[in-house]
Amino acid sequence: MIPVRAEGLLRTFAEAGVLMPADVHVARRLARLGGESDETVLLASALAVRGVRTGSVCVELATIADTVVPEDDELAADPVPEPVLLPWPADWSALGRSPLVALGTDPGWRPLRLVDGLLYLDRYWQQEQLVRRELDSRAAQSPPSVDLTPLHRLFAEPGSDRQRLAAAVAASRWVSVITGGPGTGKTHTVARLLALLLDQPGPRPRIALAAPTGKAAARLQESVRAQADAIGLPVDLTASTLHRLLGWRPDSRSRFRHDATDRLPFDVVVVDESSMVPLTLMARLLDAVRPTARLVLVGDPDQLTPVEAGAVLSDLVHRPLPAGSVDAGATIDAAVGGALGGPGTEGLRTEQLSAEERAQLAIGVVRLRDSHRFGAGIGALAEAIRAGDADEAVRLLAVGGELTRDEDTDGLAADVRRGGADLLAAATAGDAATAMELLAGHRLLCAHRHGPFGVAAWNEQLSRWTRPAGAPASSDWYPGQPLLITANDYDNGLFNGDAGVVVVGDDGLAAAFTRGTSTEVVPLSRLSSVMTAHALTVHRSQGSQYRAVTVMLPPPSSPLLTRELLYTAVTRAVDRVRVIGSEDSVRAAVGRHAVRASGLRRPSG
Ligand SMILES: Nc1ncnc2c1ncn2[C@@H]1O[C@H](COP(=O)(O)OP(=O)(O)OP(=O)(O)O)[C@@H](O)[C@H]1O
Repeated sequence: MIPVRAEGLLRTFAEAGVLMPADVHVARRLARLGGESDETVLLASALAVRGVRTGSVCVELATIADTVVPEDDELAADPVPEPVLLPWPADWSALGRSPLVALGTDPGWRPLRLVDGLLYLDRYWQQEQLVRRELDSRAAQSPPSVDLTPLHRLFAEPGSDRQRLAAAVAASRWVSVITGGPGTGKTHTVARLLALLLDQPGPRPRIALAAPTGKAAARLQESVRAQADAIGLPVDLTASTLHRLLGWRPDSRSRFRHDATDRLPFDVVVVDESSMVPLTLMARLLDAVRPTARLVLVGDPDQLTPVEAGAVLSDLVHRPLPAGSVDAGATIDAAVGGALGGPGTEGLRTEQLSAEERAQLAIGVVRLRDSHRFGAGIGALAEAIRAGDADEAVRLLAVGGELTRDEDTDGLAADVRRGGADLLAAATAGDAATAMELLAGHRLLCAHRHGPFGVAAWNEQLSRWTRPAGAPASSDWYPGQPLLITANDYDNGLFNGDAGVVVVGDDGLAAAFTRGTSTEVVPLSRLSSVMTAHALTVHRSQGSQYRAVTVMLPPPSSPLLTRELLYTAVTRAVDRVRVIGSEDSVRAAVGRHAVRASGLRRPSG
């Protein structure tokens, strides 16, 4: 139990593992500054701080007693009371009288704000308002119309209807969202959208490609360039991180060079891996993109949400149609007609879109469905998890072959030993390219960092299974050891999240990495932020693909076990998925959504 310097409700909730010392500290500080002593207000303040810390933009007071889960990364042995049994206040009306709390859209500044039962730290409410305002105003107008005829040439392959539709929608709106699981052709579609826009008469649009991480930006650039020649795109398009695009200045008070007073000089801004963009960064982006630039958000909203507060992509996909939007029906018909109605086009018609798809189209969202990357089994499992169908997920995992579920780790051990021996052979021979290829063969993914189901323990176990007998115990390194870069390293051209492997180089042990399509070897002494990576957290694995994935599930009671976690883990695999855990754990994961409170899913007031 963590000792806290607090009394009353704050103490009770801290002892139950619901509040951390930092939440209590901030709440007490706010109360002191504002001259507030009401216990209910103090508890609500601490819960608002906790909300942001755990990824929510606000807390919904009416439901918080049922939705709060204690944070328990280590699955602590001490039993704590169920949060729902805690002495939750039945009446939060003291907030309405508190000097700490602004009410509704009241323009005065107070540290907290209560709007329709949602309690915010005011800063996050302001950011949410900015996002809402910018999205609504962009939905109220359309860009000048675009000739969509080239789409038939650009998306000629059978089965490209939804991709063609997504490109048509993105060309016809100031803001659009292209979603879909891994390998559904999101980047393929973006590249063709750019080709379409560049094909139009008039001045050439200025294009920016960006992503939240350096690794994702490098991947986007590489993928767009690989297709450039075939579809007539310039071959020198570059992608950057969102921070770099917005002109991040660590030394400046306003932090970003570009904002509403100095907008980005682009006509099209594409943001890949948008599911990883938190509210604060999305607000900065919308502030800086010109109102007459097309903003295309690309990502998979079913994946784990950002570590920071705000699952904006997921909120945008589930937003109601803003009042004052351009006529939705007409937009759909124009986009569908333009995308699909060309001569000789077969397949999709407006009426073949589901009600959900039509509702999403009205707000500029198109979801691509068919994966070009992984097998049908993994696709079906991902869809069952996404749809919350636990029976189907359990059934598919019992089929064997591409998908398996084990209760023990014997299969994992056998695979890891076999894969480790191959990797060791390639690494010892100094064959960096083969070692990198073998490295992508399998990865163990865990929900937890610590404890019996966590990355730390399993990294040690897998090291024991694979460390060569002759490797000196005094050295941390051995050939075939998988590595992960944990901070951007511009000197070596490596990004946080890049995977590598220890190989025998000309001057002793070195680390191999893939850069673009080639393999490079860097002396181990030149690497500063690096860790062993037999096992990764599912969070860390986002954006990566492996031929086979083993997912280590914790017991059903783990608060980290959610649908988003299992979906993200399963969709990292191309050929094979093994889940280690009980049927109950699978059911618990599929049945539990990661709750991220936000006001963006509510209609604009
Ligand atoms: N309509 C299509 N016809 C043929 N091949 C396609 C089509 N769409 C995509 N592909 C191919 O499928 C693979 C995956 O496409 P792409 O990389 O665009 O998917 P993605 O959704 O961006 O994936 P990720 O989420 O991993 O970034 C690529 O090799 C791409 O060339």
